[in-house]
Amino acid sequence: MNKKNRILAIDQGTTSTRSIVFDRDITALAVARVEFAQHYPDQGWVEHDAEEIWSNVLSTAREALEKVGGPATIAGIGITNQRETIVVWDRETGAPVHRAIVWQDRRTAAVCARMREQGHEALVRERTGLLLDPYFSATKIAWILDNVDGARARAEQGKLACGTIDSFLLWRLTGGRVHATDMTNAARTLLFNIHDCAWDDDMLALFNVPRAILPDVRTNSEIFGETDPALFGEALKVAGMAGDQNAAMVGQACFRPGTAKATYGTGCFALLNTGTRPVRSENRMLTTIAYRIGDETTYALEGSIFVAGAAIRWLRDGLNLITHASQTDDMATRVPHSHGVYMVPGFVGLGAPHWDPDARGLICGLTLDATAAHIARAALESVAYQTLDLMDAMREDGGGELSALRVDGGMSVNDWFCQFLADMLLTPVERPQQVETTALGAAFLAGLATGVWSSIPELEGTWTRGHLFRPAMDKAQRDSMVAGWHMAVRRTLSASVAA
Ligand SMILES: Nc1ncnc2c1ncn2[C@@H]1O[C@H](COP(=O)(O)OP(=O)(O)O)[C@@H](O)[C@H]1O
Ligand SMILES: O=P(O)(O)OC[C@H](O)CO
Repeated sequence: MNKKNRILAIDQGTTSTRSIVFDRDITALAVARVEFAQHYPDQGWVEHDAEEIWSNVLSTAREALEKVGGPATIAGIGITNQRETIVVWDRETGAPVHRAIVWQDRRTAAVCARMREQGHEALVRERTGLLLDPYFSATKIAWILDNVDGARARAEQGKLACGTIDSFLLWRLTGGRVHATDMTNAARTLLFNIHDCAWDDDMLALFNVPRAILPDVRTNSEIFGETDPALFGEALKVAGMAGDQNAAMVGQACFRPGTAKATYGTGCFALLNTGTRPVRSENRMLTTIAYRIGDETTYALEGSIFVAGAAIRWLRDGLNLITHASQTDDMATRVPHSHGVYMVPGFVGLGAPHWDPDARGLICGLTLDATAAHIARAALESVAYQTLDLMDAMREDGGGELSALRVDGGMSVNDWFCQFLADMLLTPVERPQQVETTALGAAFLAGLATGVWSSIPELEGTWTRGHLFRPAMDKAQRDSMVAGWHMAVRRTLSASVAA
């Protein structure tokens, strides 16, 4: 029997890094997790220290491997990561030239607005499936090249490398031998043509990004390279990589057209599988690559909400209203209704379907008898309402009626939230037994390339429902709550988007 039948999955998220060893039966045999620092150097700016991320990846991977008795049973490594966040580093020393600019960062909002005014959005949408928003990587890359002394010249001479977090980690894991990324991450940069599945020269010129700094682009499930043997005691194959939302799609076994999942971490990202055909949205959803396995590219419609769990984190760290995110479940249960209190968590602007980088957060409907519990409940509710807006947009785009929405991510353990979500969507919400779907998806991709699993139907067979939440709220009550939400959202939009 093959001894190497386990996968080490590295899940590098926005607020934490996890390393998990999965067995063939998808049991998580070992988990190591660490949170890391968020840097906010200016209003709307968000940065991460790529060295800290690297050191957390190493320490958690080593800890997880140690828990399973070392690397002897590991067939391969799967990497999954927060998408769009960009690192530029020196090819010679491997040192980042600037802190990573995180997907939530709004510093390039004015650049995007100018490009929109100049009429570039139509071509950008056609080639990349995305919109002109500071969320995506291209304007962040240009910002680093133009704001770090000498960076642009060094980039043009081929002395610098650039990539999303997957690419940076792969480079470090392989001892600087492999500079590559996968199609799902590439598809979030604004530089990648999602039809040809290649970097797009027109986009490179438009965003002023030299080709020399970009990684090679591979499929999601193949051997990317081998780790430096000094890191884990033996060379391990990196055999799968995907952006975290795309990995969650794989981990949730959303392989068939018409299946969808929503992942509730820092933000919430809902992806609907549209099969081998990219669907163009009329409602400002994104068209993106769900995953590419072998020769077949599967596409998705995506709705991106920038603040989901981050609103709960803000209740804890910004307002000191709670000491642990899980308290919100009890607090929301304690109050019979929201009391007309709404929170619109536009802390970093609003994503889909509004795409308003200048929108800001709001709590409204307060009266003297409103309590902390009402505010906590409004925060949870806001995430469900935002999901509803995405699902409505996708339905209008021809996504059809969902039979169920599969949920995962840190916030999905909150039962009150999942029930409220089902009530608002009027659609059953399914939470799988294995909720670490992001890491599991990365493991599946690496496991397919190394023979741990043999086929997509085999992976589909591993999905087991943990909990089903059925819509139960009175329809009239639900409709009036949704109407109140839409009124609150209108109050947060900036003049240009509201017009
Ligand atoms: N029981 C809970 N109820 C509501 N939110 C929660 C709960 N547990 C965790 N969260 C939120 O989930 C987020 C963490 O989820 P995670 O999937 O680890 O995020 P990420 O991958 O973005 O770092 C945090 O923002 C936290 O506030
Ligand atoms: O870290 P998460 O789970 O919030 O995911 C971040 C997304 O990939 C950003 O697009």
